[in-house]
Order: sequence, then C-alpha cells, then structure tokens
Amino acid sequence: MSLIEMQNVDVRLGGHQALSHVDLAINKGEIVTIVGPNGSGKTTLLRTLIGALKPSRGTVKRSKGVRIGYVPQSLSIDATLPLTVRRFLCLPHRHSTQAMDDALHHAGANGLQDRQMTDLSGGQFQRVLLARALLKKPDLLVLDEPTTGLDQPGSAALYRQIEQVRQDLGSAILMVSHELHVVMSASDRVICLNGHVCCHGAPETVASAPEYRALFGTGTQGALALYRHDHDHHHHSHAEESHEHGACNHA
Ligand SMILES: Nc1ncnc2c1ncn2[C@@H]1O[C@H](COP(=O)(O)OP(=O)(O)OP(=O)(O)O)[C@@H](O)[C@H]1O
Repeated sequence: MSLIEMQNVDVRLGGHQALSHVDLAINKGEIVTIVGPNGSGKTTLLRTLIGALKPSRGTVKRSKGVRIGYVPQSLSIDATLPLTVRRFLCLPHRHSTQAMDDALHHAGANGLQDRQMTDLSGGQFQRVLLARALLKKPDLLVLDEPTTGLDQPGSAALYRQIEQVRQDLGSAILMVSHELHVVMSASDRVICLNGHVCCHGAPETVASAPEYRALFGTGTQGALALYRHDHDHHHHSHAEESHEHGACNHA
C-alpha cells in the first residue's frame, strides 16, 4: 500500500471548513508538491496527514511503522536563549553525535554543529530544520514551504538538497511550494488545492489543465494570479473528483 492515504477527508477549524473531500496517497520515493492560493488549506492538509489535526470526516491511513519527518513552515527561536545547533537537534530526544553529523550532512549543513541557532542565515536555518526531520530516517519527509524567506539561488539550492535526500535516503517527499518553475521540473506529481483538490496529476497534466491556468496563468502574471484566485466554482461529488491518472475537476 501507499505510505500514507487520505480518503474523503474534511477538516473544520473553529467553524471554518478548511478542507473538503480530499483524497490523497503518497507512494514510496515519490516527490509530490502541493500548490494553491493563500488560505487554501495547504498547511491544514500537511498537519492532518502527520496526525496533528483530526479530520471531521474521512480517514487518514498510515502504513504500519511508517516514519514521517516534518519541517514546519516557520519556527521562532527565542533570540535571548543560547542554543547551539547540536542542542537544538537533541530536542526533544537525544541523538548520538554520529546521527547528528549524518543528518546535517544529508541536509547540506556540514560544520554547523556548534553555531548558535540565532546566528544562522535563512538558508542554514532551513537546512538545520531539515536535518532535524532527517534524524528519524523518515520514509516520508513533509515540508511546508521550505524556501520561505530565501532568495532564488537559495531556494534552488534547497530544492536540489531535498532531491538529494530522496536519492540518498529514498524518502518520499511531500511539500508545499509557491515556486512554480521548480514544482514543474522537480515533482513527480502536483496537487492544486483550493479547499478541495482542484486539479492533480503529473506536472504536464496539471500544467495544461484549465483549473491550473485559472490559478497560475503563465509567467509572473500567473504567479500573481495565484494570490488573487477566487473560489468561484462549485464542488462536484466525491465520486466525480477521483481519477486514477490525475485529472482536473471543475469546468
Ligand atoms: N485555528 C483556526 N481556526 C479557524 N480557521 C483557521 C484556523 N487555522 C487556519 N484557519 C483557516 O483555514 C484556512 C486554511 O488555512 P491554512 O493555513 O491551511 O492555509 P494555507 O494554504 O497553508 O495558507 P498560506 O499559503 O497562507 O500558508 C484559512 O482560511 C485559515 O484562515
């Protein structure tokens, strides 16, 4: 079976319907990227998958013994608290020096062990968060906008690192990204979310879908359109939303 599966999942947050009718399965070793406008439920989806949020309807099934590493969208560290990278990696559980060195190596963060967390650059900080998620040798690595705050070269380097993790450790990757060109080139599958799954499939299938174009358009204008997208179409039934090879659901 897949590493993790969601079937017909709804999530309500404080009276707000954040997700409706979401079906999703992540298989061993694949890279799946979620795109969608602000507030479209991307973080909610990731947090439901890792078990931090409970669906109000539907099921989340994890394969037996599956290990999931989670890199949150942001993490604030108290600037007055002295905390080295090594100590940070040992929260909440201690790890051997070898395990920490290996994780830092796979995250592209060699040599940062004794640095203060608050002194790290944005790119180094993200790599340390990645290293922390790698400590448990995850079958599935879940990353919520891992390149937030990084410039373009920094983002590209981090995405290359993530792909390297898949090659080195064989982890499947599920991530949220706003960087469309990267999504298209580096992902096996793309899922467009807007409270429900608008559109999903291989990058080229999604790229040619009207729903994707309504969200993203092309070029810079398209990227801006992402943030202006209104939810102006209707939900179809759950049965209509499931397509084996990826499909787009709203005319
Ligand atoms: N605790 C909460 N109570 C009520 N509504 C919430 C709560 N948390 C999130 N929401 C709402 O649920 C929706 C989905 O939020 P979520 O953070 O999953 O979106 P997102 O796609 O990750 O957004 P962004 O791109 O801005 O990070 C939003 O409309 C948000 O305002």
